[in-house]
Amino acid sequence: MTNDQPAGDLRLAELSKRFGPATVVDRLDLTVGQGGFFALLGPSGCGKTTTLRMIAGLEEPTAGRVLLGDRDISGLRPYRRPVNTVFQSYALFPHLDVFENVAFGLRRRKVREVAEQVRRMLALVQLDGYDRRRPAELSGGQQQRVALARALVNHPQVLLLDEPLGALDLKLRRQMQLELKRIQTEVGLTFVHVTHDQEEAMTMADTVAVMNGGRIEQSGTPAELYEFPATAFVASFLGQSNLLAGEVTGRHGADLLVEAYGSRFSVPAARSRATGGAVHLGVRPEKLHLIAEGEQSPAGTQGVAGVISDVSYVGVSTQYLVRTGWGTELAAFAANSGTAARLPVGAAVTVGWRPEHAFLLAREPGDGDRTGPLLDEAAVAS
Ligand SMILES: Nc1ncnc2c1ncn2[C@@H]1O[C@H](COP(=O)(O)OP(=O)(O)OP(=O)(O)O)[C@@H](O)[C@H]1O
Repeated sequence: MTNDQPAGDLRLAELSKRFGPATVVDRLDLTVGQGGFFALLGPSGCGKTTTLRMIAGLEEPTAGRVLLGDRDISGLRPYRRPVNTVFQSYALFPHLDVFENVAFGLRRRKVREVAEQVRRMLALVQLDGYDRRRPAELSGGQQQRVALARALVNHPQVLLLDEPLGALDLKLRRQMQLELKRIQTEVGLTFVHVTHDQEEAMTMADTVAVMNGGRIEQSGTPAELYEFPATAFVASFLGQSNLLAGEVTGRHGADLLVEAYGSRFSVPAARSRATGGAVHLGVRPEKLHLIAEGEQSPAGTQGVAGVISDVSYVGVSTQYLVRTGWGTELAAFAANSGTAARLPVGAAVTVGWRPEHAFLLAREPGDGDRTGPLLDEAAVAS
């Protein structure tokens, strides 16, 4: 449905969905700012698509509401909502050419100036000159653009994208990510993009919500989520983290003191999600410095001793695993600046970091270290 009045924010209020005994979306509260590019990120089966389908009206919520600005649209039929969806499968009509695929919704609504609007949309998605081709005569990326043009031509207030790039190969996917971002900026609509690919979410969206088991674990800008994750799940789903099991033992000025590995570390209280007790001390691999034996530790760093157990050269950086005396493996990434010599497997090192680069998360007692290259199981499953 076309709607020319200002959209306002999209709000999900206590939105829940149960299928039989299973609660797949659990009291979701979420606000998507008008004109924002919002990504719902999470592993397979966490409830992303079900959430999107409730926004579109394709699935009825068990409880809760969907609001657009001041309007409660929960009770509206899908075609009455100012919302359009782009699916991973594109869902193009195979017997219609590109022009007619894009024109379809306009013709149904008996809109005038169909040709002009379709051509404008095809120009926007950079498909001028393709109007008379059938979907089968297009590449996957081009089909995706047609699907996008077909959704945008209806002037929705919110565009929902359900893993729209999932069927494309990696290179094309990266290209389309930038393209989608450009288009979103140009049309200024609210985009809600569902993906299990953290890099995709971070590249494209200005706000990312990380979903796990039907609930939102954290939402914020990509940098907020990456720099200061709220939970161990977020820390390991967005990039890689070393999470050391420790206990808060006290406070010194603006720092919390944490005991882990038999040593005491400082972490600024402002970088803590926990007030005391059992914690995970987290540090991103690229924030760790390897200090070779005999080298002076940079001022202000703290660290643990270990031995390099693996070295991988990956172009932009070298990725090390360091086995500590406690049997834990820490991941440390060093940028390949061209001057730093690579350290060999077996070298004794100190793994050091600056206190302000660490963060603290509340930890269930009994939950141990989560370190090294292993992603969270849920992330692997996706
Ligand atoms: N119609 C249905 N009936 C019963 N269970 C369903 C139905 N639709 C989804 N589910 C279940 O709800 C859970 C969430 O599914 P959903 O498709 O929302 O997850 P998702 O995060 O989008 O996963 P993916 O990334 O694999 O698409 C899954 O366990 C799924 O099997």
